[in-house]
Amino acid sequence: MKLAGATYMEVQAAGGGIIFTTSHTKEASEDQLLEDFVNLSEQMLRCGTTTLEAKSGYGLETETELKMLRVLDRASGKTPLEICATFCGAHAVPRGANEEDQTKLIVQEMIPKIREEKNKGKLQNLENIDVFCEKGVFGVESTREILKSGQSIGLYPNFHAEELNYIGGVEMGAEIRARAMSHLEEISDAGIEKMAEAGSVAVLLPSTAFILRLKPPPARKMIEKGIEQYDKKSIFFSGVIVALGSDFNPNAFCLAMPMIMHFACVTMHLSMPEALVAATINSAHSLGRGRTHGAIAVHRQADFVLLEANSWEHIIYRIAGHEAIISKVFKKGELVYSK
Ligand SMILES: N=CN[C@@H](CCC(=O)O)C(=O)O
Repeated sequence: MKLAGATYMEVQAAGGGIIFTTSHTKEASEDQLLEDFVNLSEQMLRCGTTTLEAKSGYGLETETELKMLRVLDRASGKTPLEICATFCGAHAVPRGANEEDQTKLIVQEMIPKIREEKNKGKLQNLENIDVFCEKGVFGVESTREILKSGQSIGLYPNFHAEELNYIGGVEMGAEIRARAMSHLEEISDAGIEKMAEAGSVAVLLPSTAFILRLKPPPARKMIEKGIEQYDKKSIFFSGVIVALGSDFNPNAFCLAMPMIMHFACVTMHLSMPEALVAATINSAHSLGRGRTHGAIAVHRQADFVLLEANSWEHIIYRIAGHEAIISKVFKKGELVYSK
């Protein structure tokens, strides 16, 4: 349907997309999901990823959402990758429910249950909360309510905003000091300003914009906001912190960050150094790890890749050719992959 021109929401309305994945996730056992997750994360590792953020969001009811979060928790230790989990019970409104009911279910049942589990010492890698803040899914006020409820139990907002339509999600996210917002294809100029002021990280997802044939988000405007302010001699001169994500999901099946950096350079006009910074230290910052991960320096984790190439730019330049040049991957100084 997508290739024939159907929009993301049309696919979902026809029973595909998140709704389809949710029904299969419900049927799958926890062990089966864990095995799949570990296999997929091994593939990411071979592409040079050492830390990943992964979401629930294909349960949409309490037990399956918790099952997904338990899978992510159990996966820590089963793979060398560091996993930072995100609760996304507000990924879609299931058939037969409405936005109001689903918001109530999340705030009154799912989040208290998560708090209970965390108090028992479980779900230790769960750090963030996400909402698909979008026209026809969760509006700005429901999103605010869900994110604030997550914040009240110590989760950091890191949510989908202005992907398909502008609805003012970014302005709200900046108000509640969201740690990160993703997608942002339809962000407004005012939203860019607010994100820069709030220090919220923009997580851009080039494979998703590509596969859905969306116009790319205004990455240059985000980055150059800081330069413009600096030139005006403004006291405050930060641009938006731009990070990159693979957004691996059934809609955009891409596990390779080198490919994502390539797309970001071509479709979003990032320079190669900007793409590298976005995929490493800025991505680390979007997960609260900006001081410990994402760069090679004293007092940081030694997470890095060794390349067999004439210059580092080849990791971006060679379209889908990264497997030939990533010769070793290290996590916390230990060799975790060798070609
Ligand atoms: N836009 C909503 N959520 C996901 C896609 C999930 C899916 O289609 O399975 C995203 O971040 O791209």
